[in-house]
Amino acid sequence: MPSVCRGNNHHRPRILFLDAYDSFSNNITSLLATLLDVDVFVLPIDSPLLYPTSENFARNLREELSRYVAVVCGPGPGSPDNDADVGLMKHVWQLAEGDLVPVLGICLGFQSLVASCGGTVRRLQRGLHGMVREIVHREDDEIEEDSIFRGVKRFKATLYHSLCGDIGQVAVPDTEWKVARWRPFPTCPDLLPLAWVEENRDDNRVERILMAVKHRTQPFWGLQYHPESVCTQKEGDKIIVNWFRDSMKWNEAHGRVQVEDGGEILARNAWTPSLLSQLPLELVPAEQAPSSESSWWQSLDVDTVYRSETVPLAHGMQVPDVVELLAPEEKERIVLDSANAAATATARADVRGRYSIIAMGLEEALRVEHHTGDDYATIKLGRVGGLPVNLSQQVPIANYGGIWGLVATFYEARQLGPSEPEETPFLGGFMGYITYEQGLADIGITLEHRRPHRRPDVCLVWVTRSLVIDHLLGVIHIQQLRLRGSETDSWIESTANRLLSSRTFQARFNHDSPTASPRKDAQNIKTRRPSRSTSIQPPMTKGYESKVALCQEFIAAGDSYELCLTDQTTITRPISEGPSGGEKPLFRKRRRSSVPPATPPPPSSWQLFKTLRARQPAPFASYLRLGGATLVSASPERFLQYDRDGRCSMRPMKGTVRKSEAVSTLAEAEKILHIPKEEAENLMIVDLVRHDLHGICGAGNVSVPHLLKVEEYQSVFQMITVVEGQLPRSEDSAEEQGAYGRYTGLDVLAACLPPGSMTGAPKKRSCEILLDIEQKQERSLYSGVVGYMCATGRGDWSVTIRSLFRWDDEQKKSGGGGNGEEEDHEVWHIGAGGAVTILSTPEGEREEMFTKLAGPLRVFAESG
Ligand SMILES: C=C(O[C@@H]1C=C(C(=O)O)C=C[C@H]1O)C(=O)O
Ligand SMILES: NC(=O)CC[C@H](N)C(=O)O
Repeated sequence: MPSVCRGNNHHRPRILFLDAYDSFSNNITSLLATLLDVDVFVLPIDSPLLYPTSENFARNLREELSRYVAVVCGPGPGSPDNDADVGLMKHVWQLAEGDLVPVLGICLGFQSLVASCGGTVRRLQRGLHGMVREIVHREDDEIEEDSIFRGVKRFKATLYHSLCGDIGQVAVPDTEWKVARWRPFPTCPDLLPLAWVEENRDDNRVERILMAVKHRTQPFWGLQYHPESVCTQKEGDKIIVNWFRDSMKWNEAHGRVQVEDGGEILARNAWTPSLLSQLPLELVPAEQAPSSESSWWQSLDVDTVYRSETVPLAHGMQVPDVVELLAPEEKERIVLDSANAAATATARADVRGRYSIIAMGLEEALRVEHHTGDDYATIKLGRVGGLPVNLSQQVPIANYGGIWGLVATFYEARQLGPSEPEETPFLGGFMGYITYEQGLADIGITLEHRRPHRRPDVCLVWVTRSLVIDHLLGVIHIQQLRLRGSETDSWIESTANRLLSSRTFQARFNHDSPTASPRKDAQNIKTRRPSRSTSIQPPMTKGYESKVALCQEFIAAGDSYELCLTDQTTITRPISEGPSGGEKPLFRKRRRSSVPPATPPPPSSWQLFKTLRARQPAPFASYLRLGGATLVSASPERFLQYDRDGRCSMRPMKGTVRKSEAVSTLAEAEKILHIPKEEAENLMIVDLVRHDLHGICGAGNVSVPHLLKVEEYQSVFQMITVVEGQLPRSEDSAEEQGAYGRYTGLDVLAACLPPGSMTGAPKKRSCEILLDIEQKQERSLYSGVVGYMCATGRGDWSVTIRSLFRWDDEQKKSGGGGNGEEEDHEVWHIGAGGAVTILSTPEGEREEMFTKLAGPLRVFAESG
């Protein structure tokens, strides 16, 4: 291990990381912290605390830098030719002789160094993103003793770049290349080249790509490849260790010490503090809040106990049967459905859902809603004891550090102790949805346009009555969180009785009737033509292809490495159910009206759901009617799962192939998906997800147990990777964070939205680009997440894809059912898309988008 900073034994060495808003930054800070045993601090390249045009900038920069042993300039979108893309980095290379500090530039940081030393930065013949290449460095006896590549064997590393450093390498004739490549080039005499990748191009020529340099007189080094990628071989770690040793030697030789005068450090700690630690202390927990702070909701559902009864699940009884039996006319519903749990569903899908969760009594449940852009959230309660109360309170979120601080506080006051049973993943707690637009706000993108609606972007209900179906054991847990010491009611018993005495149950439990399975249901689906007044507007083929090409231009310019482009199909059809649900009463009312409708109402959303789950049984299917939204989802993708001990697991999916005669087996799909283009697409998101997790879990606490695995689903094969992280335990964080520094799954949820598999990398710049290319159309529920967080700390969230949704407040007038009158129509949306990389073809992407669209779209024709 390198020695600690000279001159002061009390403090560990600090490294300053200049962050250019990359989606891999936290992987680098983790690598530095674990390899070098240093503390890493992060300053954004455009930090308002250190702004180049501000007074005393030079002095402030000098002072800030004096507090570190070294600086790392990170990767990022854009180009060093654009000052805004590199911000502070540029000033580090220009420091006066006496102020110099050792610096390592990585990717964009490396390119910035090359540009500052007389080299140019230009486009590669074709960008290399998520491509793993052998890094060729000097291995002969001539290697300088102080080269950071000393003692390093050949290794492979991941590349993420569209641009490259040009120091004049193109002009060197092939005959001289072998020797010339290790010497400074006349056009850029200050830089010593240390490593190269020679890339074979389509024209049979080799492109010489500069991979590492050292400044000949100043303590500056640079790497073009990504040392932190999960696919960069460990051998490469030696380079980072060598760099740090050389930096410390340089500091020593130049009498440079890390200043420890107690002055303020402008950069922040590399790891995000917990949501709870950022709250004013009087806000947590509820019972300690001064009475002036408390309002009606703060004491509700606090201090509850868990009660449950378990009954057998009738043979062949499906999730929709249970809902129809127990909650036939509820206005709102939340059903998280492991639709592929049946053994007859896709046999080899690795994520075979085990549990389905149904929220009960939503009308009486407390909820938190937030419309992105508002400075408050609304806490609501509709009914108590069967009577309407319609309580609603706007709570300013600034007091809580934002919406997630409020949600975390709400949660903290209602969590259940560790002694509660573990046999179900959910005893009660939050269930609901979060939109893509909330995710954008979470990464600092504010929607500039005025939003034409007031819909909730965060809609979380505190569910105290629920059913959990365990498909493996064939049982239903009927569960309730009750106030401690309150009189018991008979809800559990009456629910159990209704289940046990239902005719379906009696028949099916005795095996009298044939068993139903999603496959069988699927065979029974009748196709009927959607009514004439249903109109479908899919994306324009050519328009989509040109958007793919536009994405590729941004990628070629270095602004993104991968963009998950999407588009929406709208389906307008006569209203199928009332604004607050309840299709049956609506149907009756219509029949009684004086003008009989020419056609019966189209299939209800519930019917659409039943058709979709039968057609496409997915591990994360869901049906929600909540907060004015109706969502019907057949999502195969887990976003984030966490357990009570803070173990988090994410499952980014990238790489999709449609099942067909030509590709019907896993082996055939593997052949198609294990190619550089598809693997790179997945790898980029894997490194992004590692970054998101590292930000909360901290250095060294993220791993990748399964990389690039192909899985089979009903109509597609998907490539997935599993990324795991461990939240800091309370004991570890208590010292720094104070008594309420507890991390929960909410910390990870808030830090990882929107799902990286739906954005591309780097996340922030990619989302900004996509907002423009998708013409500011809100993705809304699509690309958001749906799931739960149990009061014991467990949670599971899926990415909302392969789904359809509509909002009650969106209606269109349209030609009616034949009597010439205008009729109100409801508007459904289906989002679909895929990741665009430099290797995509517009036709291929268009086809992938239509493949993903086809499943959800078909239900409009098939729900009889
Ligand atoms: C964009 C969608 O899916 C996303 C994109 C995928 C891909 O590019 O292969 C795979 C799964 C999802 O993360 C969609 O279903 O609409
Ligand atoms: N990963 C990076 O830092 C990329 C740098 C630059 N934007 C490029 O694409 O070449």
